[in-house]
Amino acid sequence: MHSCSLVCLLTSKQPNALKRKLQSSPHGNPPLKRKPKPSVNNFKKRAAETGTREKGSSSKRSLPKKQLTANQNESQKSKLFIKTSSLFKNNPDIPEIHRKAVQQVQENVFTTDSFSQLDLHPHLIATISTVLKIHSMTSVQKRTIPVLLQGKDALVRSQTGSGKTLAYGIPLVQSLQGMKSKIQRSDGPYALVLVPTRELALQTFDTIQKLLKPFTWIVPGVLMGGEKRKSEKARLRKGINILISTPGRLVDHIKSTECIHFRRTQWLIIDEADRILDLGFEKDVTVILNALNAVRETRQNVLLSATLTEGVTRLADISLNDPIRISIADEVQKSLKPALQIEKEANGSSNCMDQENFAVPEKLKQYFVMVPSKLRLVTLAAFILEKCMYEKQRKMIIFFSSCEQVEFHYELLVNVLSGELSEQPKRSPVSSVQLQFLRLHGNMEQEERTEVFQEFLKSNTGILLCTDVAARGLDLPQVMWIVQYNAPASPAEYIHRIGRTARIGCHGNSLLVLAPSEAEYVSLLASHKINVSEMKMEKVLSSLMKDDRFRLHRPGSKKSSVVDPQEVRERATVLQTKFENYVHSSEGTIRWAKKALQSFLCAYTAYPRSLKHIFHIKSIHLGHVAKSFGLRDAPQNLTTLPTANSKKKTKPRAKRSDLLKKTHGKHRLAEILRSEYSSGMDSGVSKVKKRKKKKQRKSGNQQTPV
Ligand SMILES: Nc1ncnc2c1ncn2[C@@H]1O[C@H](COP(=O)(O)OP(=O)(O)OP(=O)(O)O)[C@@H](O)[C@H]1O
Repeated sequence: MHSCSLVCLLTSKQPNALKRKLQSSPHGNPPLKRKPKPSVNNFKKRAAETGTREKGSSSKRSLPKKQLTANQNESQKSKLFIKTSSLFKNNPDIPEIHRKAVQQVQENVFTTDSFSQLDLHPHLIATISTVLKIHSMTSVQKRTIPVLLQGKDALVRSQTGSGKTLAYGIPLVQSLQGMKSKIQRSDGPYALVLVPTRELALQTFDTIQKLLKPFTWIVPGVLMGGEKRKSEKARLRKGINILISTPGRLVDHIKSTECIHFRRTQWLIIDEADRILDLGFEKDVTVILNALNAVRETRQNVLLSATLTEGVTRLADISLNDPIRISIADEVQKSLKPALQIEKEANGSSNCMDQENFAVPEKLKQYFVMVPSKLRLVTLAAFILEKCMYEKQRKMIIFFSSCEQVEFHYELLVNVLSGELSEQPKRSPVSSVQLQFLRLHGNMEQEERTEVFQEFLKSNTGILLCTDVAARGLDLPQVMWIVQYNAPASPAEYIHRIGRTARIGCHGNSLLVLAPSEAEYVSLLASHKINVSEMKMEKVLSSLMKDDRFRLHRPGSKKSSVVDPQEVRERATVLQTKFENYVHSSEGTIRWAKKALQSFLCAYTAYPRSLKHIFHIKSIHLGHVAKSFGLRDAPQNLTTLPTANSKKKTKPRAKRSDLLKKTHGKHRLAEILRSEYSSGMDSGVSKVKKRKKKKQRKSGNQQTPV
């Protein structure tokens, strides 16, 4: 069957679609109305209102039978005029990838050595085993704890989920509890722990608090934004001995809270150090280091990450004093290839951390799927259904490149996958399994962010849609799948995202979604010794055969046990149509889809120059990508979206090249990242205020670099 007519038959909200055609401008745009700019919360409300309105207006039961038939005939006729492009036509070819598997860098996570062989306080050893339920050290703990107990600075690299938090947490608590003059709360911070995100700050606080159980006189505290500044000030005034903070929030307090001081700060720990010393945070770190150095000369410093490289450590060297470099992967390499190592040493290239080859957890299976742009959304939906509904591996994290995309896909998937589909007749064997979607990104209110984080942390099920705000450090048990719907901007970020699964020796899987034009990303990963195997898109889509809710009911169609590729395509089209119907159910939802699409394009232009040959905006087919946002046509006026009174101020339509110029540039990446990791001090403040504040901060930030 021709897919155009196939989709015509499927279109249930036909009158609306027809209206859309009749009302649209010559450019095919929706009519411009003076409407307030939609907010995230309004989106849900409006979608709900639209749903109610539609239900009410299409109440067929109240119409006389004759009129009903006439309406249906009318509706059938109008369906024939709807132009819907085919999902499976005019797609680019999917290139064959022939590539030798590379030898991945591996680390031994566990050792058989117990904590009791370290010179630790017996109460601390007891707490580790009874509260944390941990009995033997991991490799990174075995190597790091003695170094830190000797009072040395350290640079620590070990794979994601290998226990780095305790590697610094245990010696920190051991040293503070044993201080000659007992610590008083009012002494203020003895240790400062910097982490890039609020959720990681909370998680770290939780771990440190557990370690401190027997040492009640040492008070930990967290500053992370989102909370009222006043209450944080009050807690600082009372006294915090181990201060855990995001850099931005700490700088805000250094500048505005009189009682904050670092006179006794003897430890500086920077977790996810490559992220914190990376763009965006650099200035904040400078302010913090200046504040610390101004009052004390000596301090023990520790930098940790799964992706600490020589490039980053050069900057770190300024703040470290003759550090010990600990890299677990390098130790494994050394023991495996002594001859090679000797040769490297002879050539003077054996420095720890000189390679950008990062260790990958042993039990992590990594896949990629190559999907033409038009099919991205249905492929993602089919994958979610396959893993979380049919296979019941129900904890999954999906990464997107912008907050708007997270918000949009969340609403879309909630309404179409767990809303509409779960209301279908009971005949399906899987209809009783509910999909639970959650979302996490930097534009959410802190209260909701914390709630979502805690809910996902404790739950055995759930699909978390998020930005890179969840990529670093979070320890979320039982996550079976990591999906990267948009490829990350660097192999290091890839490592951190996939590192949310297969932690501490567990099994896990990851899937990277790539467009055919992005095929070279696979080689890029291979050049960093990262192995990904191909998962075929057709295989993912074939999971739709498991559920008859996607079956096209046409005369003569028979049930068959063999997977018929044509039927898979039909079912994918049924699902795509459900998405499109939802998106086109109101002007508000269309606007949101366009906004999400625009943010996708923005993020796409922000890939670093070194990756432009893989992710170039010119390789994107706007109409095809639009389909993956449930839009039936390519939007023409993305730059004017979604202003309330754009009709009045109508400008000549921006050309595609203009749009690209506007969104292009390195600073966009910094801006996007910045928004993900912001201090949160300014959450809820208008954009204008934010900009003013930024300017003020810039002009006030005159400290000389350390
Ligand atoms: N010695 C140990 N034995 C068993 N489990 C441990 C041990 N040490 C830590 N863990 C657990 O391992 C998990 C991962 O630890 P942690 O979050 O510190 O990893 P990480 O190396 O910092 O990861 P990332 O690089 O992603 O930040 C936590 O749940 C922690 O409780």
